[in-house]
Amino acid sequence: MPTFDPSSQSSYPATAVTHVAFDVDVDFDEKIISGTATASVKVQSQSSTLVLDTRDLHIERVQLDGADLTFSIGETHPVMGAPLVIELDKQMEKDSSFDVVITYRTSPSSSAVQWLRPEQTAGGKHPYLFTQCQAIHARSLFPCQDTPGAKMTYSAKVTAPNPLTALMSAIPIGEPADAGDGKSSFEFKQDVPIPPYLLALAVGNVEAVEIGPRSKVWSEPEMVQAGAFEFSETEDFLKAAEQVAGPYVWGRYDLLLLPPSFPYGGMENPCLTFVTPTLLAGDRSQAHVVAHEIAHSWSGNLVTNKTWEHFWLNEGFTVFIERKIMNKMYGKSVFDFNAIGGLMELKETVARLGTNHPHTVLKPELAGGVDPDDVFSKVPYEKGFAFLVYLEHMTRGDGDGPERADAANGTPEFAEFLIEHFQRHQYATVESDDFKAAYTARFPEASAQVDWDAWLTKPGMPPVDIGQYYDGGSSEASAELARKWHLCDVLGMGGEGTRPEGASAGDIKDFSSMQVDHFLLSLIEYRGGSHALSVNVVKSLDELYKLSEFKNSEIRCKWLQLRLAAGDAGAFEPARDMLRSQGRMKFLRPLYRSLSKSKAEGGKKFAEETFAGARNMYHPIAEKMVAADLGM
Ligand SMILES: CC/C=C\C/C=C\C[C@@H](O)/C=C/C=C/C=C\[C@@H](O)CCCC(=O)O
Ligand SMILES: [Zn+2]
Repeated sequence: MPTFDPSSQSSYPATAVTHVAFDVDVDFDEKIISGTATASVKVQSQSSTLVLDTRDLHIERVQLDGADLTFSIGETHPVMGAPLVIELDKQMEKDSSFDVVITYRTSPSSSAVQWLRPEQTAGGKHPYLFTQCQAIHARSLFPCQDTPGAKMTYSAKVTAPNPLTALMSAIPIGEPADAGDGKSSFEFKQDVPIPPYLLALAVGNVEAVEIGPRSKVWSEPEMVQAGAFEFSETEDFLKAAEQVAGPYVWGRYDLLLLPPSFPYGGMENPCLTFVTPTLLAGDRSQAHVVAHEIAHSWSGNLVTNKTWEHFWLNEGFTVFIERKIMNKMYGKSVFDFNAIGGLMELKETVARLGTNHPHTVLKPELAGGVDPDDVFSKVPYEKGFAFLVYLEHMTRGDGDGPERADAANGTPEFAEFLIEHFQRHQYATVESDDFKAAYTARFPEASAQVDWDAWLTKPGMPPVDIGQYYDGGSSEASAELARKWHLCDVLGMGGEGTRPEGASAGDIKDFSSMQVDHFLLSLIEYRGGSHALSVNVVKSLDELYKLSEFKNSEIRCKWLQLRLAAGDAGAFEPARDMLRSQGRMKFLRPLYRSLSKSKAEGGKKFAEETFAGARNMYHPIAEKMVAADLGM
């Protein structure tokens, strides 16, 4: 049966779940979450069934007004899971509403939940759990209409073993209460309607430090002060974001600094952003990730992509707002530096996938049960960002000439249009045609010059050379140094100690960690042209710049990729160290790929052995994606 969303089998929008009240218990021994979810349903067209998405859930009973309802679990789809079909006891009329109480429990294999043993946490004494529901994993946490359009408010009572604390993507209500049997209960409410993928839960031995009038950092005691330092700019980011996008509607903006297995840099769970400890660079150089997650408070959380095919409206807008925040905080040079780096990452992604790969299309097709996790890449982020930069530039009214480009500060007209976009679609969803129609109505001359079809539906790099709109000044030093090393390498000035004329440790003495990162990204870009650095050049780079001593995760990952591509077998063990010490896919996947394809003998076997030993440390999503990359 055709559904509203190719990634959901639910009965939305005919019957729409508008609120869920949870009363659940967390059992670390059994690795299950069990209890009731009371779903308030609005009938939007006459119906006699309510269909919810599930995956690996055990449904015990479904009640309406205290009476049991008949229900069945449909055939399990390998990606979408199994539909829970609830037979309502009568034909429900349009505009009527009802509540159903669903008694259920999750499975230890729930793809949304990672259960951590004490040894996988910083403190090493208590278990920990956290959830990751984006894109379609909420259905393994609770029966739901797991599509971004099915926005719902929620309340929750969560019972967990002492001395652990439960946190959710919501506002905590009151203080923890004794629940007996060595457990406490925690209550929450989320009064802003959210898509199911933004429901989040974490339970662990955590404490909090205030970092602003509406923000605190939660973490295990061992990391909480480091988190407070690293994310101390949060309130400034929030204020800058409100200037760019409009009022912040969520009340709190707290951060939860998770154990290292968290599979992403950050996840924009409302009221409580989840972040990885790989952001703890000690110099706030990764704080743009927090700016990104804050930006999601508007793009993605207030206004949500209607289906995952329009994910660029979440992520492209979020990167755009993130970089506008950085411009307000640090100026045009930082905007342009980050934009240039993002364009290089897009080039690297397109080169890796292939310029005609369907996953390089900004608005890909997910029909037929394609798993959104399989389509995830930098494309919706950086091609989406580039598109918005271009669309803003075109509002200058002088065609697309770069001579008057100022992507960082843009135009007042587009800035106003951006705020209007969030007001127009707030608490609801948006799809690409909606956005195109609004832009065309507001900027008809500009829109007439935009090749919308090429941008939205064609694979490969953007149809416009967007790099010409950025000022490369701030990245010139690191780009020029990379060019020198690349030319030295490709011009065959090989032999022991290969290095450019006059190269010295002083070359990067004054570089920020972002510039060192950009230097390595530039060398990778050269490598992307099917040229790996020679192992002699790699050894010279390390001798002069001590690159293997950097602790910054972005630098470590890129430097290991370059060493592995050069066939430096000495990189195997450091790569294994990084693969065993964190579970962020941004680092796992390229490192496992680089190991597996290394010129050095035995890379594939080393990668497979490392993964075999580390896979149970990773979140289920990360484990699945790396296993697919390695063909295991
Ligand atoms: C065009 C792609 C269509 C659908 C993809 C939708 C969701 C993909 C799913 O895998 C969830 C992704 C969640 C990402 C969360 C945070 C990222 O912004 C982090 C980016 C990488 C990093 O910094 O670790
Ligand atoms: Zn994002």
